[in-house]
Amino acid sequence: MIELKGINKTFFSKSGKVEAVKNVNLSIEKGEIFGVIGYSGAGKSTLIRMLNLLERPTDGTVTVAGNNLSSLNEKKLRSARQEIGMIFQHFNILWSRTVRDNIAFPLEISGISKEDRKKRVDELIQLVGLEGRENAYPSQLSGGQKQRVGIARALANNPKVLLCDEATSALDPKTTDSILELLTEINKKLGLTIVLITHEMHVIRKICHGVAVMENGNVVEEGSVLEVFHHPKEPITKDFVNQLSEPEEMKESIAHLAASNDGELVQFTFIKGKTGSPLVTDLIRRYDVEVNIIQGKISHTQDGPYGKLSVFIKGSQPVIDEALAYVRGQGVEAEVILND
Ligand SMILES: Nc1ncnc2c1ncn2[C@@H]1O[C@H](COP(=O)(O)OP(=O)(O)OP(=O)(O)O)[C@@H](O)[C@H]1O
Repeated sequence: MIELKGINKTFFSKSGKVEAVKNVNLSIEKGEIFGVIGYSGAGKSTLIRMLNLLERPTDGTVTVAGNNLSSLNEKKLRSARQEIGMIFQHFNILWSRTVRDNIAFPLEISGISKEDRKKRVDELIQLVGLEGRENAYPSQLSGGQKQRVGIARALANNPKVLLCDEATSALDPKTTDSILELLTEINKKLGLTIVLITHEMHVIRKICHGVAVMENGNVVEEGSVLEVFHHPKEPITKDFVNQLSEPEEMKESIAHLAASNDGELVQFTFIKGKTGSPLVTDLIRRYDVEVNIIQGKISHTQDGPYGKLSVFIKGSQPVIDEALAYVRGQGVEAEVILND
């Protein structure tokens, strides 16, 4: 659905030349929710803005729904852009118009008749869950409701692709989750391809199928969310993945417990279907070991569960080795982090 080939973007400003995006090649499938994650200044906004040519690449081609956008004249580009909706961190809605009139706005521009507009706006209001708020003004809406208006507007002309530029960054965690759930629902219901940029791994974990990690203008790592979570290669990716599984207080409590426990500290990593507790029960039953659970967290991704469990295992070394071989034989990774 989306193909980026050899994309570079260089800005020339008073303070000099900035290579914001460097030689990016990406392929995003139809119906996929694809996330781009990176810290501030990594080049994410510039990259997503090139997907609808709000920003023109210095080099390379952008193909969306079969259209090579970089080769189109302004008129053809305008019609190709109808296939691409976009939502923003600060909602981009019209403050002097009601919810209904905000959503109708892109339909007016496309020359849709009044009667058809009303029908379409009603459908969209229902789709994004804004029933009862049709006549409210943006200033009377919560942040989550404003973003729902943004989403309805972006979907008004039935695009094939929805671009989300930090769409949940201005929202509190609970509202963030409700907007992410709405995006997942829309993706499933409409088969819409969604590309989002974020600096929060939680967003990637919760709704994306695929992810690209950006650093200094480069895509440094890319793959399915489970694969990248399971085997992060680059230091920056490891940092992002650890944000989810190892909050600071957990690290401290492990250090504290390590000082007062003997045995081997082992981290089990579960992926796709396997979960922690049956395995621990199994270990205690089969082997003469003591297993002391330190911390565990199972997260759910779009493609299945992913989780880590840290345990102290006490016993004789040969039995521990045998027990760990058994764990690995169950398709669970077992990494010895510390032994006394
Ligand atoms: N119009 C512009 N002119 C000059 N430099 C720019 C312009 N737009 C972006 N840049 C620079 O390009 C680099 C990448 O910026 P970009 O906004 O794409 O990063 P980002 O990952 O989206 O970060 P943030 O989340 O802070 O927006 C930065 O160094 C930024 O200063």
